[in-house]
Amino acid sequence: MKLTLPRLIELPQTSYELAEPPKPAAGQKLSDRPVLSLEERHGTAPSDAAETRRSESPLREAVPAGRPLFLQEADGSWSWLPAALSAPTPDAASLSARSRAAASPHAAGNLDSPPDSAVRALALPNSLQRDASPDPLADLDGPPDAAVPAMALPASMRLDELPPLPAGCPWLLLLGDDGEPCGCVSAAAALEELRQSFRRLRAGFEATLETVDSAITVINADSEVIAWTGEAERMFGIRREEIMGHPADAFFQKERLQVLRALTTGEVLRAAQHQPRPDMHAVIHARPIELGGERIGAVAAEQDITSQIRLNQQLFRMTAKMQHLERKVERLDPSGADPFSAIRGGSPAVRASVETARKLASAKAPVLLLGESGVGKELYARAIHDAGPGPDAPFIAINCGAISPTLFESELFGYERGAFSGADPRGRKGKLDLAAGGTLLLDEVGEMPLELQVKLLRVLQERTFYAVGGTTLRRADCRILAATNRDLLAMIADGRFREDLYYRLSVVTLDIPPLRERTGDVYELLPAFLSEFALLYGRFIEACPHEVVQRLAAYDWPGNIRELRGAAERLVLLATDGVIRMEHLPPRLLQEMGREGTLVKEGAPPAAAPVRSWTGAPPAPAEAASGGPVSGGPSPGGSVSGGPAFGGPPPSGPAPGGPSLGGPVSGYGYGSHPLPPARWPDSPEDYERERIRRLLEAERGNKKAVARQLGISRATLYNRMKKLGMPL
Ligand SMILES: Nc1ncnc2c1ncn2[C@@H]1O[C@H](COP(=O)(O)OP(=O)(O)OP(=O)(O)O)[C@@H](O)[C@H]1O
Repeated sequence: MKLTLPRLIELPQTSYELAEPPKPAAGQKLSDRPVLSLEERHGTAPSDAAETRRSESPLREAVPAGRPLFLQEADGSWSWLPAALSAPTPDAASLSARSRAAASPHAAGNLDSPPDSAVRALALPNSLQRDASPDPLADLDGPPDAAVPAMALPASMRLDELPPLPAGCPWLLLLGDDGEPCGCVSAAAALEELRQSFRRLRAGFEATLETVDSAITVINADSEVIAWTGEAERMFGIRREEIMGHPADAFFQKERLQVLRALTTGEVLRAAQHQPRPDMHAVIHARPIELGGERIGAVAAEQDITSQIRLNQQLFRMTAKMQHLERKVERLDPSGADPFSAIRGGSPAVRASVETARKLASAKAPVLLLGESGVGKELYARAIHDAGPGPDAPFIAINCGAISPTLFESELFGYERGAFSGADPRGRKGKLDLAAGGTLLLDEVGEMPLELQVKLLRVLQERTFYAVGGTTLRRADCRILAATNRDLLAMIADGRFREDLYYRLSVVTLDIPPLRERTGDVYELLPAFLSEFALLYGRFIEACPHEVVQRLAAYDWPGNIRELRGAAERLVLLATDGVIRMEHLPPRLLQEMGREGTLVKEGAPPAAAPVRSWTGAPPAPAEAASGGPVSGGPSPGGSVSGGPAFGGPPPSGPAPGGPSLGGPVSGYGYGSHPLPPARWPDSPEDYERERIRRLLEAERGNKKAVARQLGISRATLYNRMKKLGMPL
């Protein structure tokens, strides 16, 4: 707010040019010096300049008593001659005595000898007396003895820019845009104006606080509450008169007071979610108040978002219901759904591979799916299967790398009763039998033992096989798809893979490109995965900042889409306040970023902002997720846990900036399975255990479905669960 200094008095009514004073002759006393020439510039001239020159006190006569008199030096500086005011009926003798006593040529009070160097004198009009300010000299301890440096300020100066006034100068000279004096104001009047401005400002401030629909708390440097709005009264049930002027921590738990944290650490918190009371959800912002580099207080603003959260919960339930129904409808009428819709990515490479896969769906020929780990080979295989045989046809996947060579044959071909010791006495069907009428996917086919490769070749050629220990020839009535991330031709050259099997399997090959060759797909895959996990964990993800998306798009993705999916899951789990932050990214991404700095890949949309380089260590999961919902209710000693920015997750880094990934990740309010941050694991094993546990819960114990979600085989899932000490 710009508050212009008031021009209480317009200048100049009378202005005088002071002639160069003649030097006193030798032996001449100061008081005997010839008087100065006074030349009128404005207003009425002294009646007779020559007479004035001869008069004993021309300046005093020319300048009516009681007016402030400003003198300007040759260097442009101003001083104020208080004696012009001080002695309406001056005692010439005493003035002279004082002036003689004063060493300065500016000896004040001596109107007989104005300063030698002054080039201009400005006298203020009598109307000055109407100024409500008191007599400017009244506050001085007796008449001053010297001209006082006067403050000359631009008339347009803001009141809050007012510099400290020189001691003993109760007047401020105001200068217009041209640098010429245009008025003056007494210090007392300026103070009054400041007081009024402050009152106006405070009225505006209080009205603003009440207009904003938030519970606002302001504390001073001593952590005393200096502002407490009506909404704060409503949210926390504490009346203004009870809390104002008291330390905030007398009412709330100190360690949960975000406003106090902002004061002590200078942290800025933006849009963090928390629960000030068990029945209430709020979004909180907090920041320190700084003045001249000093922290003088802090402010917190909280908004009650309980109704939005409730709506989100409803939306979440409806979405879950809708998805459930969609799946049911798809099962009843599979013709309606596109089996390839699960394969996301608009890059030409993905579109081309999907088109090829579509063409292959109707035939029964083997297909060899090639691509790095996690590119989606199994997803493609499933889509090819779904687009082929009927809805009830089985899809059986076997991970050739995860089964020990001794068990492999019985896994693939099954075994007859009593085939070997330790076997199920009733015998067991192999994967080829289980896949009858459907599809068998031989995942990681490059890992298949050589001796089994011969047997598989026979199956492919003759479509028949024997179960282990069996004598009856069985029909292999399934489509065989194979997938590998190995270079099979190199393996053939090394004698580790049979050439004849290779040519049998690769009647058609489908190359699936790695994610780093189609980074544009990250922009499509990421929101889809964030949505999926937000729904799974019942989290509301407000936004994914652009810099996070950019970092993800710039990463090399050795683990491809499986790794991206895992990163998205981590982001959802760590963004306890609904905001994804840079430090929520997996450490390897941050480390690589530290090494590489900014990196934007081909295929990524143009960046709105450069990726910030990161050198700090990422927080431990436990650290990043501490805080969270606040338990309400009074605490011992009458304080309440959960207050203005009271609690809520501590900010784990600077607020994200820049555009977000299309705003809220749709419809995932607090769902029925919120992950309490307190239970956030602090080791990778705990994390994996918790992840599997949650998926099992979501899939009602269906391990096949969980394995699919994790992108691993059921056998691998069992292995992992066993290693993690989980009940099987
Ligand atoms: N284009 C895609 N769109 C959506 N999800 C995908 C896509 N590609 C892969 N995924 C997901 O990534 C994960 C890994 O995919 P998948 O298991 O099919 O990869 P893979 O190539 O078979 O891996 P591996 O070689 O390790 O067996 C799965 O969760 C899968 O759903």
